[in-house]
Amino acid sequence: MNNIIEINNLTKKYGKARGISDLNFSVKEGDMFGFIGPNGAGKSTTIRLMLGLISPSSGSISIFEKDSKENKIEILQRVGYMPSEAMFYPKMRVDEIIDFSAKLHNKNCKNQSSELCERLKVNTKKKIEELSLGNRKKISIICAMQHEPDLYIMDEPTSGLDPLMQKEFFDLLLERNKRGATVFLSSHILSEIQRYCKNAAVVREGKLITVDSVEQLAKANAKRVKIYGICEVPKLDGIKDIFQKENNVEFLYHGKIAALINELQHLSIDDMVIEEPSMEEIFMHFYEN
Ligand SMILES: Nc1ncnc2c1ncn2[C@@H]1O[C@H](COP(=O)(O)OP(=O)(O)OP(=O)(O)O)[C@@H](O)[C@H]1O
Repeated sequence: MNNIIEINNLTKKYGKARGISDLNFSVKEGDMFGFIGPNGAGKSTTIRLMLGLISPSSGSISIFEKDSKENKIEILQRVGYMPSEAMFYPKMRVDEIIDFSAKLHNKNCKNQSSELCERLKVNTKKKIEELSLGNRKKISIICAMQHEPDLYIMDEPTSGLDPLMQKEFFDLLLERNKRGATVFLSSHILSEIQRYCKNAAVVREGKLITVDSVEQLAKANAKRVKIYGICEVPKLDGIKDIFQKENNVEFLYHGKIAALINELQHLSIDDMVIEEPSMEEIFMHFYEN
């Protein structure tokens, strides 16, 4: 598979302030790729650089195997971008915005836009200023999808959408991914990255922390352990996020299970459950430092 996105030694400084620093990663054709990081990590900066909205201080990006600076217009015709803020001209009607966006792609998108409006339950005759945040986000989705791009770049797409619409949004994205499109999804919501993405990169304070398959990232050798019959915590390294109750104790454990069992054999436990933690827990406790 070709690399649809390739980011090489990418650095962006805002004056003296840090944007991102020396990022390197790539996204393969047909991937659903998650881009994860806390506030201010550099996710939107990376996306704006990919789209040529801002210029890098150093480094390069290639999209569809073409330099993103030299082939910006050609690249943007094949990209569907959904920004994190759903901002439009407030006095325009929804159908006018959707037509305007289609014209920017020089494409007749009528069939696609009608289907999207129906599935996302959008009233096209309303003015933007009359819409809630969630309804404005739906317009962003339509503008990013109606021209059936080869690459979807979505920046915090589901914030503001209700659960039914989130599901509809991911159904749409998965359908297009199945037809061959590549998806780059920036999100704080780790459960949606875990559920829908194949691979992911983690950024923090402008730097790349790790890139791996979501399956591998979610493993991280950590387990959620619940022990019944005792309330003391085993004396072992790698134990975090402890909840103690009268007759049971629960924690995240990052280490060898044999070492845990060895430690527990001296205690009079009634029962024990060892399960996979959610990605949310792993990131909270193991990637934060
Ligand atoms: N226009 C700007 N001028 C100066 N600094 C900026 C500018 N835009 C972003 N930054 C800084 O660059 C860093 C990365 O910001 P960015 O918006 O890319 O993060 P993010 O991961 O998208 O965060 P969030 O999840 O909160 O949207 C932050 O330290 C931010 O303060």
